[in-house]
Amino acid sequence: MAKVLVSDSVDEAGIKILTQVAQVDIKTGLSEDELTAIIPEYDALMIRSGTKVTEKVIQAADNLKIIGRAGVGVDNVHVPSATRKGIVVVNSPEGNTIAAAEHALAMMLSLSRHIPDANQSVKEGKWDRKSYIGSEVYKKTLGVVGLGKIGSHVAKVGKAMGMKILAYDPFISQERANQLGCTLVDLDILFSESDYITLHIPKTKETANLINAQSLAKMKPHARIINCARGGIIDEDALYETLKEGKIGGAALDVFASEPLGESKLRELGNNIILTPHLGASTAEAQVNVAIDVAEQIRDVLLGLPARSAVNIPGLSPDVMEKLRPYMRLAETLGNLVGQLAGDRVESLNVKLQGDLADNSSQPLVTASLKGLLSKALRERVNYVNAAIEAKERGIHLVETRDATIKDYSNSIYLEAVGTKGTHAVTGALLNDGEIRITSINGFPVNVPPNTYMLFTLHRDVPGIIGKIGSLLGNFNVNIASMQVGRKIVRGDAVMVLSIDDPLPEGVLPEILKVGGVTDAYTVSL
Ligand SMILES: NC(=O)c1ccc[n+]([C@@H]2O[C@H](COP(=O)([O-])OP(=O)(O)OC[C@H]3O[C@@H](n4cnc5c(N)ncnc54)[C@H](O)[C@@H]3O)[C@@H](O)[C@H]2O)c1
Ligand SMILES: O=C(O)[C@H](O)COP(=O)(O)O
Repeated sequence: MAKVLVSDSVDEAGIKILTQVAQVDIKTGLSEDELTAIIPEYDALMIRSGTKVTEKVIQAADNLKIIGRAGVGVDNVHVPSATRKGIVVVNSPEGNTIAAAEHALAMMLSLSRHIPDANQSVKEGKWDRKSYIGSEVYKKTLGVVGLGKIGSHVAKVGKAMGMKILAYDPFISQERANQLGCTLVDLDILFSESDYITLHIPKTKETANLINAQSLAKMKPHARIINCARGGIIDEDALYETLKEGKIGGAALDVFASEPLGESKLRELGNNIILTPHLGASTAEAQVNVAIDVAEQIRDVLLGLPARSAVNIPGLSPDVMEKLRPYMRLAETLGNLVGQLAGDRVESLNVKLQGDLADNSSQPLVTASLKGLLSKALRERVNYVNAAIEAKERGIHLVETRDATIKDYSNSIYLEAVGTKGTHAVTGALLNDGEIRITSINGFPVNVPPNTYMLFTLHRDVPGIIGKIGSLLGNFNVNIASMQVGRKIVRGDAVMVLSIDDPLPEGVLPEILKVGGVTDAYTVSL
């Protein structure tokens, strides 16, 4: 039975799903060394933001197939190492959107009405109404940095509260901004015109320290900034100085450059800062959503099915996935076949997607072809996650072409590879019942199903050759399951495809090559 390690606290609803297919161990609070020591036992790892899945952990994760992040951000996972090792990384892109958006809005209202401090003062026995005069958000300007899932919800609610919404997001269309009732502006305008600024962007090279001494200096003296996105987007030292000197109105932070927040000058500040311990996703509803979403994906991957929200393989909608699944098998089989025909050190692969497959949603078929091509060398080490990287690292030049006009079969895949045995090309299609057919070899039309053991000969189409090869195989006790000849012109060049019941014994291929008229012969196993 597969083994899943759950190393952060996740909702029971997710654990229930995992236990249907795996033995589930829950071990939270592990150090990097402790996790590295036990990870080789596990097929899947389920985490939140607490577990740091470092390169070192991934190096040791020899059986790991999937890392499931019960939440959005995967910045605590070394995704390039996971990809390199063929480990799929999934998340729950939408499960905690509302929770995070509502936390940002709660922060905004808490800042404007001093709720945390007023609460504290009442609990201390005081009845101080003068110190906590607030301000309304109505008719104020809210600057939303990042108009993705969370930013959009914040913008909508802000709008409903009567706020004017400015937004900065270089990857969002004007049309989307219009739909949300936001005015797209550049960052400087957002900084200088907003009364509240809320961050909803990932932490990337571009966004690290986006809020720094210079940007803070551009803000209104009463402006308040909220970060419920990621630590490190705000320079905490610069924020501390700015707040200490009273140059902006306040800040509310849910996330920090280093978590858990250790010694920090931010803790020394007074009522102009609100700090929460990364609670954006911590609602009962969000935790059920993300746990179910990610546990289902772990279950599916352990059962050999694709994941719907993988961050390191292209995501596909369920209907596209349904259409492509049988063709993935076809592409892999053809990749495996052409790779064996082309020999070692394959230097290029041309993948041509034909007929109805010639649209962009068929991209995974290219990956499947590469996976098939590399499977001889890498066996189960190659998968849909790392096939493209492995091919690139081996210097395999990939050419992708599409031709919707080729309709010999309504959908077909053509692969051409160049290796130590020269240039070879195969085409394949699916029959109505989903059965795979190899429909051409090196340009010769055939119609054969793939078989575990196959023999291909290239020969002159002259009488007697087929008989001679048949008798030769008989002499070596090789049983032929099926045989087909493909040729373009009578008595020209031809290809013979034989399905045989067992691997071709040593020494048979050189004998076949000695038969007069045979120009080449190959044995493959699919
Ligand atoms: N505090 C929490 O507990 C919590 C919970 C959920 C999500 N988050 C974090 O919130 C952030 C937003 O999440 P989301 O689900 O809305 O993501 P999303 O991908 O839907 O939206 C992010 C938006 O940021 C934009 N963006 C990217 N780079 C940008 C840049 N340089 N400048 C401006 N905009 C840029 C993108 O175009 C996108 O629209 C993420 O960092 C996520 O990890 C935090
Ligand atoms: O990216 C996320 O989903 C949030 O930061 C939530 O993190 P958490 O699962 O550790 O609460």
